[in-house]
Order: sequence, then C-alpha cells, then structure tokens
Amino acid sequence: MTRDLPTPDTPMKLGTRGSPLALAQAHETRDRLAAAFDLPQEAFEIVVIKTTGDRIIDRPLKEIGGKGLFTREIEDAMLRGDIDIAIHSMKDMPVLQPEGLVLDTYLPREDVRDAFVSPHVAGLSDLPEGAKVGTSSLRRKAQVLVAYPHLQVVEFRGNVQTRLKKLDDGVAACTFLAMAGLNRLGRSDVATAAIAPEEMLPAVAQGAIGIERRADDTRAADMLAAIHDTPTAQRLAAERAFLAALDGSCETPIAGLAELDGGTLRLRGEVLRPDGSEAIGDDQTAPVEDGADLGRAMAVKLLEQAGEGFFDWRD
Ligand SMILES: NCc1[nH]cc(CCC(=O)O)c1CC(=O)O
Repeated sequence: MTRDLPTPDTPMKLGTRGSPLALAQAHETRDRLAAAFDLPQEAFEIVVIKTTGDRIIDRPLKEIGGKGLFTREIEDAMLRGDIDIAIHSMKDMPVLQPEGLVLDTYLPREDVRDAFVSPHVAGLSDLPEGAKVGTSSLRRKAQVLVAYPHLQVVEFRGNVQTRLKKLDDGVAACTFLAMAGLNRLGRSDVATAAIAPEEMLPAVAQGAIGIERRADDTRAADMLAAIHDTPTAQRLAAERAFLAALDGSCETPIAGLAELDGGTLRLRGEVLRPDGSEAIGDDQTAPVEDGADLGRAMAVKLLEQAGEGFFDWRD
C-alpha cells in the first residue's frame, strides 16, 4: 500500500461540515492518520461541505427533514469523488448508509455525558416552577419533562457561542450540550456540570466520531484500519442495533449507552413519550460479541412494554 499513500501534491481529501466542532473532528482525524503513516499534515486536505442543515438555522430540524440532513450532501460529494473520506458525529448518522458507502471506522470515544449549562443554577433541580429549559433535542426535552414536569422546554438551536448568548439574553435559564463536543472544542469550562447517565441517558453513539468511505476504495479502508478503535465499535454495535430495531428514523426520543467491562458489555436503553409523560428503560449485560443481539432484544422488549400509540404525539 505504501506506494499509494497520499502526498502533499496528491492529498487525501477529508470531507466535513464547517462548524467549529466538525472542523475539530476533522483535524483530529487528520492528525491521527498523519501520525499512523508518518505523513505531513499537507498530505491531507480538509474540504468543507455546506449542508442544508447548516444553512437553515431558524426552523426546528424536524420541519426541514430530520436525520440525514447534515450528511446526505457530504455523502453525495464522496460518491462523486470530490472527497475521499467523510468525518461524522455518529450521533447524527442514520443507521443505514447509501449504496456504495461504508461507515465502520471509529475514533476512540470521548466523554458520553450531557453537560448541564446555566449561568444561574447548579442543576435542573434548582430551577423554579415554569423556568425555561432550552433544547431542540426531543430526547433531552422528554427526559427533562419526565423528571421535572413543572419546567417548560423551549426550542434552542445554534453553536456553542449562539447558545451562550441566548442564555445571557434570558431566552432560557439553562441548556444542554454534549460534553464530547465541549471537550473537543477545548471549552469544557462552559459546562456547569456533567450529568451522570443515571440521570440523563445520552443519545445513541454520543461522543463517537465515525469515518465513512467508498466501499471500493481499498486504500481508504487500509488507512482507516490503522486508526480504528475496536472498543468504540463494540459499544456502537449494541447501541445502533438498539436504535435500528426501534426504527430510530422516526422522530422518537430514544437514549442508549453501552459500556465495556472486560469481555462484558452493559447496555442501558430508554424510550420516552415525546411529551415526557412516560419513560421506559432497561439495563442488561451480555458477552461483547453478542452486543448487536442484545440491542435488538432490548428494543423488542421495550416496544412490547410501550405498546400501541406510545410514540404518537401532537405538538
Ligand atoms: N446533534 C448535534 C450534535 N451532534 C454531535 C454533537 C456533540 C458531539 C457528540 O455527541 O459526539 C452535537 C451537539 C450536542 O449535542 O451538543
């Protein structure tokens, strides 16, 4: 493969969205590849692709197309050959990829927890009746309302700076951000507190970076194998099987977290009514090689418990 390695004249093209977090993730990927193959940074070119999801920032995501909104255009660029690989937050990735593309390389996972962010209080339990919680995440909204039905949830989008400004302006009393994103941006100072998974189970694949390639690109496959993190892959196999079996494509609040202890995988999963009136969870272990089966079985069990109409809602 050595003869095929990228050079500054023929760089490998890394496709990414242009947000500060997306760029930090692309830089991390470039640095890991450069180190693994002893190549200069110039052997990699970071190509920013503007997506519809990035352009429309004033409407709720579910109105403009939901999942895939931030990834489809990047995948099209890769299928055209404009880029060689694409770097994604796995949390935002649909469970199935388009024909001709493969998504099976993961970098070591960051902190999986959600951060509580507030200029006013230390935690959700300190907020008074009717206080506004800003989030555009259906999962976080439902989780907040299940535990704190006296709070009010308001739509909240934008990057870290925008959200902090909104908090300053009093649009909401607090918000949530993934610890992983804050850490990767070097902004863990923004977090008032990291929320334990027992209190707010994170989104499936939160904190994980995935790298997608064309199925027939053997050089990309060989190069990505050198920076792949197997424990992250084992955890995501269980979480994403859980999500897929729940049909996570629909606008459903779902949380899931797999953790490893030696050869044993522990999976916690949760489904919530979108209005936050009910949550159903499960917590099971299995040998790590059975993670995907565990995820599917847990989904089936929770769907059975939830029953008809659990996910129906009007907003
Ligand atoms: N949906 C947006 C998104 N996708 C990934 C992250 C954070 C990084 C991660 O979870 O890997 C975020 C922002 C957030 O939830 O704060």
